[in-house]
Amino acid sequence: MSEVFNGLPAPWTVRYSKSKKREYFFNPETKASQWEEPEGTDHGLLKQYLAEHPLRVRCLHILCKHSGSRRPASHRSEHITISKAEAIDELQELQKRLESGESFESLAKERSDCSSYKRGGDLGFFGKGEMQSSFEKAAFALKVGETSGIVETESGVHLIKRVQ
Ligand SMILES: O=C(N[C@H](Cc1nc2ccccc2[nH]1)C(=O)O)c1cc2ccccc2s1
Repeated sequence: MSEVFNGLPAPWTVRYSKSKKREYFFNPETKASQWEEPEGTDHGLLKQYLAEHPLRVRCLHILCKHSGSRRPASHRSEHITISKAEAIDELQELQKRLESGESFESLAKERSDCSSYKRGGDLGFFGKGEMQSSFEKAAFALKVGETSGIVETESGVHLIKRVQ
């Protein structure tokens, strides 16, 4: 993996504190953590790095659960029995409706099996390590405003739209 320079003196890294809702700096060798930029930080490069490598993203999503989902139940059905293939077909129909101009939020409210459906699929902000890895990988690869293809997790199959 080629090292991407973050403007910080090695081996310092930058992380996101969910409780304080701000970034902090961590030294994996000394295990030191601090709010201030470490001595020798190139502030301009750090800002550019953070613009290209967000520490957190905010996404909407539509989840179609199926018989193989970790918890095959939702506000829509106490016992979800459709197959994974059928769930994928349903998401493909929703992709067509998105392309024809329907809003992501309205389709999430109509169809998502996640309790976030009430908020138009809005999961709020999340950082690395908070969501299932395949979901996180897809979400952090999106640009703001972009919608993913079909993403599979233990919960089912998803469409993800990054909004921040
Ligand atoms: O895990 C949740 N809901 C599960 C379904 C689910 N599984 C997910 C996996 C990755 C991302 C979102 C996901 N939602 C459920 O309702 O069975 C969450 C609901 C909400 C609601 C608001 C904000 C965050 C979350 S995370």
